Amino acid sequence: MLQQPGKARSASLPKCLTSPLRASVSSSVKQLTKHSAMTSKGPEEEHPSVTLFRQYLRIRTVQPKPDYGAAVAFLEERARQLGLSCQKVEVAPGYVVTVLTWPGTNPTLSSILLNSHTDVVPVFKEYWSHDPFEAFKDSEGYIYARGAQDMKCISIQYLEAVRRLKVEGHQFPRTIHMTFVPDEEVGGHQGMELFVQRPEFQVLRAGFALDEGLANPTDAFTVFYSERSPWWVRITSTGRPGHGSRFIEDTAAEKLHKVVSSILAFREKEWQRLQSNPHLKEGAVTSVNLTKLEGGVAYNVVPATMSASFDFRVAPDVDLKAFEEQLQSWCQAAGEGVTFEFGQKWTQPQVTPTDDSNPWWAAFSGVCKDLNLTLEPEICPAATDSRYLRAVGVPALGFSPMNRTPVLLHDHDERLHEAVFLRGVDIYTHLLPALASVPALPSES
Ligand code: MET
Ligand SMILES: [Zn+2]
Ligand SMILES: [Zn+2]
Repeated sequence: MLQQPGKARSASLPKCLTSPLRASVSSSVKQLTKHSAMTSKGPEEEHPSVTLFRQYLRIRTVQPKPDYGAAVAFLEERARQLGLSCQKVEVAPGYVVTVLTWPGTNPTLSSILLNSHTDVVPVFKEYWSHDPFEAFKDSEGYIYARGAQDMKCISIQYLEAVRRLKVEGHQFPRTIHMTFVPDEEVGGHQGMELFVQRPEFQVLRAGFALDEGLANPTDAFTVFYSERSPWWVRITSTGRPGHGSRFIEDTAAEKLHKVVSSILAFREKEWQRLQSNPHLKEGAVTSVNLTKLEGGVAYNVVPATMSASFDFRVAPDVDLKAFEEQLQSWCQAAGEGVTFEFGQKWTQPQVTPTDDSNPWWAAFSGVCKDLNLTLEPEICPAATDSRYLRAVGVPALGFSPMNRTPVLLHDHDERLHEAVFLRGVDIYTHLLPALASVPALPSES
């Protein structure tokens, strides 16, 4: 039995949604009702884009052993359905970058690159209200799944926006490439980092890229124009071993404690700087967390070696040479035999201009203005594959069109409301025509 158009659906919308959003969902419900009546297929009432999103969420591309094969097969099928070419670039054994291409009418112009990563971070299943790989949708319309925000939503939103624009018969001057990359969640070393160095990437002639951002709990949308540099630092301290009952001097633990204290004091200073200045956003200061402590063999044996690992996220305006010297001096001040090594060290932070001197920004922000979306341009506190794109000269913006949504990426019960997801498809449906129609840049004429 079909329900009356819009009735049950709008009753289940979250109260926080604005009326335009309610109106847009209610209109998609009307289309849906028509669709269901015509085909009698699929879960009744669900928008087909939501169904596709939930299918993609069920693919277990979870670190540390993602099922990339299933994701690539899913994307190849999307390419077939959309009539797009699909190129698979194996950047390392088993690590495939999938590129779906919608050619533009003017091949002399650079292209638009819509990037998303296919992997997701692990879960603590016992803390979830629903199986994180079932893509359960509750009665209010919230879809629970790992990747619901980070960032399988974006992959499907790109695909669905392109589908809608193609169905409507549009063509744009610039080519649109959708890249689906592996390995982002563990640093992108077997993904985007290698891909940008490949001839297949050069051939794409990317002029501008969109990549992931973060949800925003307010009415506004966050957009990232730069990001902090991840520096993963492991400090190793060596010292005198011996019996656990004795007052041994110069132990590994004592020296490690000193370094840990120096670094946590620095953390406190940055935290206070952020707290005391309302104009500073999180991405503008340097953060650090102690994420691992290793060492020791027994209660009564003083170990000769201990180590502490830190996840630093260095603000883009920091002098990186001076910062490394600071690390060095904290280690030296702790005593002999304290060294550090990097697990990750990004040294090429770049900023994508957010003024009208940048025609990409003008097109992007112009559409948001037309749609009445409030943008909050910020520096991304975390790292994304945008850093590899910006470093090879491709201006990039980090944008996940999720407002009125708590930031739940990497968290338990990661979820997204279907209405917010569908609104995101709408937003890309407006953004893509503008970006793919940016007139020839001075460098392109
Ligand atoms: C630093 S590697 C990137 C992994 C993840 N995106 C993060 O920011 O932690
Ligand atoms: Zn991500
Ligand atoms: Zn992530």
